[in-house]
Amino acid sequence: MPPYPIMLQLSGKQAVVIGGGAVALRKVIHLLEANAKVTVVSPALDPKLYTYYQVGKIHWIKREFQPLDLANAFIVIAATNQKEVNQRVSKCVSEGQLLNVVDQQDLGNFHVPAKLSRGDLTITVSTNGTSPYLAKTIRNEIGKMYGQSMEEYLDFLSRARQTVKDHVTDIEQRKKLLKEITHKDYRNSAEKQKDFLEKVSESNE
Ligand SMILES: C[C@@]1(CC(=O)O)c2cc3[nH]c(cc4nc(cc5[nH]c(cc(n2)[C@H]1CCC(=O)O)[C@@](C)(CC(=O)O)[C@@H]5CCC(=O)O)C(CC(=O)O)=C4CCC(=O)O)c(CCC(=O)O)c3CC(=O)O
Ligand SMILES: NC(=O)C1=CN([C@@H]2O[C@H](COP(=O)(O)OP(=O)(O)OC[C@H]3O[C@@H](n4cnc5c(N)ncnc54)[C@H](O)[C@@H]3O)[C@@H](O)[C@H]2O)C=CC1
Repeated sequence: MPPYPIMLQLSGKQAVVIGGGAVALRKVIHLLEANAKVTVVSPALDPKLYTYYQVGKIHWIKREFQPLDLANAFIVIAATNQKEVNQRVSKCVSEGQLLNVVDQQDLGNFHVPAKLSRGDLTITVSTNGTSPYLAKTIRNEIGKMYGQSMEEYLDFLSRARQTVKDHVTDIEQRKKLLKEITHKDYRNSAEKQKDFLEKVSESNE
C-alpha cells in the first residue's frame, strides 16, 4: 500500500532506539536534530553514540532489550542486527506507538525517507523500501540543485510572507505577491528581497 507522508514534530517526545550500531546511529542523529529525548537500549554502543552518551545527549540502557523499555515511548526504532529481537520489539509496541523496524519494514508502521534540510526547507525522498540507495542518490542530486543559500532565502520568504499578511488584505493581491517571491530572480538577490520588503511594508492597502 502507498504510505501517507507526514512531517512529525518530535520536540520533547520520548524516542527509544533498540540497538546501538551504525544504523541506530543514523536514526539517532535525525531524532536529535528533531529535539527528541533519545534512549538507546543496547549492550554495546557505536563510538559516536558513546560520545553522545558521555556528553548527555542520549540516555543509555546498557543491556539487551526488555519489553518495559517501550513503556513511555512515543516513537520506537528497532535497529538491532538480530531479526528475532526486532520482531520481539514489534510484538511489544502498543497500538498507538510509532514503530520503525530497520530490517523488516512490514513489521513497523513507518519507514524513514532520505532527507535534506536547508533551514525551513525539507526535501525527503522515499522509495517505500524498494531501493534505499536510490532514495539517497536522488536526495544527493536534489541537494546539488538546492544549495546552502536556500536557507537564507527561506528566511527571506518567512519574513516576506508575514509582511504581506500584515500589509495586504486583498487575497488575490496577496497570492500574486507570494507567488512572485518564489521566482528564481529573488533567490540570490539580496537587493530584490530588500526592495520587496520595503515596497510591501510601505503599502497601505
Ligand atoms: C525500509 C527502510 C526502513 C528504515 O530504515 O526506515 C530501509 C531498510 C533497509 N535499508 C537497507 C540498506 C541500506 N539503507 C541505506 C540507507 C538508508 N536507508 C534509509 C531508509 C530505509 N531503509 C527505509 C526505506 C527508505 C526508502 O526506500 O524510502 C535511508 C533512506 C534513511 C535513513 O535510514 O535515515 C538511508 C539513507 C541514508 C542517507 O540519508 O544518506 C543504504 C545506503 C547506505 O548505507 O549508504 C543501504 C545499502 C544499499 C541498499 O540496500 O540499497 C536494508 C538492507 C540491509 C541488508 O542488506 O541486510 C534494509 C532492510 C530491507 O531491505 O529489508
Ligand atoms: N534500515 C536501514 O537503513 C538499514 C538497515 N540495515 C539492517 O540493520 C541491521 C543493523 O545494522 P547495523 O547497525 O549496521 O548493525 P551493527 O552490528 O552495527 O549493530 C547492531 C547493534 O544491535 C545491538 N544488539 C544486538 N542484540 C541486541 C539486543 N538483544 N538488544 C539490544 N541491542 C542489541 C548490538 O549491541 C549492536 O549495537 C542490520 O542487521 C541490517 O539488516 C542495514 C543497513 C541499512
